[in-house]
Amino acid sequence: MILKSLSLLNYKNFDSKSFVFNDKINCIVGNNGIGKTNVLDAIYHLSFGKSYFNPIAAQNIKHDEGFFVINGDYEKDDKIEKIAISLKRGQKKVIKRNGKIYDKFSEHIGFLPLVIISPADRDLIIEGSDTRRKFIDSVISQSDKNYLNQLISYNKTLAQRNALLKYFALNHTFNADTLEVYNEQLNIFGAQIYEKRKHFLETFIPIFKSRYEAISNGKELVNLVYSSQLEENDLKTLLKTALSKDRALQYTSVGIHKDDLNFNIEEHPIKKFGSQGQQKSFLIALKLAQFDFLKNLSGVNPILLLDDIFDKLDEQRVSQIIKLVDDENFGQLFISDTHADRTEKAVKQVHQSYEIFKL
Ligand SMILES: Nc1ncnc2c1ncn2[C@@H]1O[C@H](COP(=O)(O)OP(=O)(O)OP(=O)(O)O)[C@@H](O)[C@H]1O
Repeated sequence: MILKSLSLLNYKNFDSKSFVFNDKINCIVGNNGIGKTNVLDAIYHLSFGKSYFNPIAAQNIKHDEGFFVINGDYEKDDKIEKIAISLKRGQKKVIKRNGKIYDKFSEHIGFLPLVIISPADRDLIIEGSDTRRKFIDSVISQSDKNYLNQLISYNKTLAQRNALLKYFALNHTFNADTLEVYNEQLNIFGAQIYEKRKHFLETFIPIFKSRYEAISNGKELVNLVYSSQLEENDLKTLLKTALSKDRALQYTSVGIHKDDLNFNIEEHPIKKFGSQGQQKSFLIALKLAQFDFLKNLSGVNPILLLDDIFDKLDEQRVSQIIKLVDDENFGQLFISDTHADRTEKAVKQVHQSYEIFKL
C-alpha cells in the first residue's frame, strides 16, 4: 500500500499544498513550526479519520477559514483508492472513498494501516493508565471489529451503572435487582475484553522485547506487564465484593476500565528509572511492535510515520533503527526532521530510494 499523492486545503498552517510521494522513503524537513508534523498528521487523518495531535476537529481548520480538505491517492492491491476527508465549521466531518461517503467512520478504520512514532508518544509513559489502555484498545480494534463493539457496550453499561449508583445515593434508596442487570452485562463484556487483551499481549510482548533488544543492542532488559483485577477473580465476584465501596464512591471501582500496562526497565518503572534516550527507545520499540503486529494480521505493510524521532538518540541507536527499516520489509516511510543533513545522512545508509521535501 502506497500513498502516491497528498493535497491539503486549509489544513492547519497550509492554505494549499500538494505532494507527490516516493514509494519508499519521504523526508519532510524544515525549521520549527513550518508544518512538518502537520503533513504527517494529515496522512494520519486519512487512515484514522482524525488528527493524532489535536482531537478538537475544528481546530485543524486553518485559522480564519471555514473548512479543510485532505485528499490522498493510494495504490492498494493494484487499485487506486482516493480518500478525501473534509470538514466545514459547524458541520460533521465527511470521509469519502472513491467519491462514496462512509456512513460510519469505523468502516474505514483498518483499511489503510498506519503506525506513527512521535514525541507525543511520551504520554504513554508519563500519563495515567487511560492512555495505555487506549493504546492497547486501538491496536486490537484495528484488527478485530467485534472488540470495538464490546468496548463500546462495556463503557455504556459502566456509565449506566455509575449513574444508578449516584441515583441511589442521592435518593437514599437501593435496588439490588436493577444493579444486578448491569453487573451481568459488565461481567460478560468485561470477560471478553479481558481475554482479548490478555491474548493480544501474549503475542505482542515478545515482539516488543525483540524490537527493543535490536534498538539497544541488547544493552537493557525491558518488559511490559499487564495488570488487571480480573486476574484474581471474575468481574461478577469483584463487583459483589466491591458493592459497599462502590455505593460509597458512587462509581464502579472494579473492572477492565482499571486495567494497566506497566512499562519496566530492569524490572523498575521506566517512568522513574529510564533515561530520556531509553524512554524514547522503549516507545519506538512499542510502536515498531505495533507495526509488526498489524503487518502480520493485515498482510500489508502499514505506512510508517516517524515524527522527529532522531532527537535524544545516540548515533548508534539512530543507525540501528535505520538498519531495521532497511533489513526488513518495511513499506512506505515518512520522516520529519529539523536537520536536513542528519536525515539525509541517515537515509543514505538505507539502500532504498528516497525523496527530501524542504518546507
Ligand atoms: N488551525 C491552525 N491554523 C493555522 N495554523 C495552525 C493551525 N494549527 C496549527 N497551526 C500551526 O502549525 C504550526 C506547527 O506546525 P508543526 O507542528 O507541523 O511544525 P513542525 O514543522 O513539525 O515543527 P517542529 O520542528 O517544532 O516540531 C504552528 O505554527 C501552528 O501555529
